[in-house]
Amino acid sequence: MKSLIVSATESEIAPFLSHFGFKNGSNYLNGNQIVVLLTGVGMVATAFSMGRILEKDSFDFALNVGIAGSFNEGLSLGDVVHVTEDCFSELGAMDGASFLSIDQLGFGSAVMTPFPSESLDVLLSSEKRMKGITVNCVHGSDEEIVLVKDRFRPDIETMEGAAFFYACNQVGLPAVQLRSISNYVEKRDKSKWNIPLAIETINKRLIELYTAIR
Ligand SMILES: O=C(O)c1cccc(C(=O)CC[C@H]2O[C@@H](n3cnc4c(=O)[nH]cnc43)[C@H](O)[C@@H]2O)c1
Repeated sequence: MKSLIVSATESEIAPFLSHFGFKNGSNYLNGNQIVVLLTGVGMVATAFSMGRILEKDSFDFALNVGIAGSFNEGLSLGDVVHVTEDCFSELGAMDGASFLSIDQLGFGSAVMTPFPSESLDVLLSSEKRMKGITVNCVHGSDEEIVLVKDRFRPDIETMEGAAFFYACNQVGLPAVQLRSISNYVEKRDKSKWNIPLAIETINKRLIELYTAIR
């Protein structure tokens, strides 16, 4: 089995890397090859890094891990969620006060649904399945949050997820996105974020998954 683990920053997967003694790049565990790809934050960095690696290499599945903001008040900080659908929520045009999606403009689809991964999906039955949006600019004003919730009904928000799914879908690669909640999407107040807790829980789950994969 050969898998690709994609994270925006090293700090988001540092405990997983040190647990198995992995580094950025190619690693081995129980005869399986695990390639770690640190992309940098955001859709452009993710798309470029994914395009570059997928042009020369192939994998059984790809896994995008990291932290996320939650719109869903039923989620607690530190909860790990399985993002089964993501969306380029900013891609489109404003028509006065109305937003026209890329779909409505006739240029493709903003919604990204990954190809399922047979080996990983069976291990993820305990995770809540959630709908994500992917943004260039983290939401931090009440007015914008009301609009985006009404438009897309998202559970969570990241800066990479839809770009990751897009790249995987382009080459038919099964893909999974796992995120842990570091903050609620609300009027910006960084003192309420709990990044250390989110990093702890996502890494604990990642270590469990890679211990279970034989
Ligand atoms: O300090 C800041 O202003 C700040 C803004 C955005 C992200 C960060 C990070 O430290 C994490 C980078 C990483 O986290 C994801 N993330 C986490 N929370 C959110 C959110 O509410 N909305 C969108 N993305 C979020 C994101 O995928 C970044 O790659 C610090």
